[in-house]
Amino acid sequence: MNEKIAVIGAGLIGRAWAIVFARAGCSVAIYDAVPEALSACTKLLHDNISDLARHGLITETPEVVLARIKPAKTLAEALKGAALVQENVKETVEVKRQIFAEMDKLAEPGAILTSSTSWIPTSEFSEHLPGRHRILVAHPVNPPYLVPLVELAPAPWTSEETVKRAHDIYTRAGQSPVLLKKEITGFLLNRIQGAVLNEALNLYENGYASSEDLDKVLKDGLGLRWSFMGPFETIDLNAPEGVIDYAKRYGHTYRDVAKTQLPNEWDAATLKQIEDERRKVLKADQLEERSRWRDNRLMGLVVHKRKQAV
Ligand SMILES: NC(=O)C1=CN([C@@H]2O[C@H](COP(=O)(O)OP(=O)(O)OC[C@H]3O[C@@H](n4cnc5c(N)ncnc54)[C@H](O)[C@@H]3O)[C@@H](O)[C@H]2O)C=CC1
Ligand SMILES: O=C(O)[C@@H](O)C(=O)[C@H](O)[C@@H](O)CO
Repeated sequence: MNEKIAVIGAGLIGRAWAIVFARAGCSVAIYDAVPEALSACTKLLHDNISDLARHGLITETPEVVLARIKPAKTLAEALKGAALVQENVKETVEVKRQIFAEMDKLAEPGAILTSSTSWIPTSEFSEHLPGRHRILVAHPVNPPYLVPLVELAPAPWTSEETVKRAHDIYTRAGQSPVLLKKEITGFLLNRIQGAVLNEALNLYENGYASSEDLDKVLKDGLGLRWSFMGPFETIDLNAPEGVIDYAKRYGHTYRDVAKTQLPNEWDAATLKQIEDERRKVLKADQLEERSRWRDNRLMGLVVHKRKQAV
């Protein structure tokens, strides 16, 4: 790839996006409103890129990939010449509206402007902008240089050409784009992730299992299958004659159980209990080290999946 990409916001996800695009050959300009965030970037980027190299997940040296990522002193400098702008700033609609208004004024006329937002529909921050046709959500999963899914969630006024070009750029950058056909808060992944979290909190709060065992249900159960199959392929293979057979056998039970699966309030006391249990197994100052452990485990999984795909 030879496009220039602008990454706005050099936090956890912005840095990860910079790796995705630099690894694909793009020149990347990264900007952050907080200079310290930008200066902290290089070391963090080098660590992540070196881990990828150690697992054979980049074909060039870390130095070559890192050299493509250049800090920008101003937003305008980052946006100059960029074909696509990936926004990764604070998750509030007010900040998204403000940054997209600024970027729409400063970005190249033909540039696509995308947001990494986890929940906020495009129409909530693009409606009144002159360039609203070129704006859409491109929601990643953390870390996008390992988990390739990116959810493209256009507003009704995002042009088809923008969506097509965005889909092409993310695909060529090694990502796996999915397209939302209409807007919904939280898109696909976080709504599904939320449903799982909601039920896990309910079961924990009502004393059915420990937080450790509920984690095991995913990591030693559903998560194993879901690492290479989605929910519909899973049920298609869980009954001798496929999906309809599965539905005949278990659909009525899922419907009855669903009536007992109530929204969880994310009660502070419950969350404090879970946090305390987590701190017993992982000290707060070990979160960053454990995140690198997670990424290294993910790298091993990605390498394995690539070998399986061959
Ligand atoms: N953390 C995660 O796992 C994921 C986060 N996201 C989304 O990505 C976005 C960023 O999240 P994180 O990277 O986790 O946050 P973060 O807090 O690590 O980074 C945000 C960065 O944006 C900078 N910033 C804030 N306002 C700015 C402005 N006006 N101009 C330039 N820089 C500005 C901050 O200084 C900070 O460095 C959010 O919308 C979040 O919902 C999406 C997927 C996963
Ligand atoms: O889980 C992820 O990586 C993404 O779905 C995210 O958007 C955030 O981490 C999300 O869970 C927080 O809302």
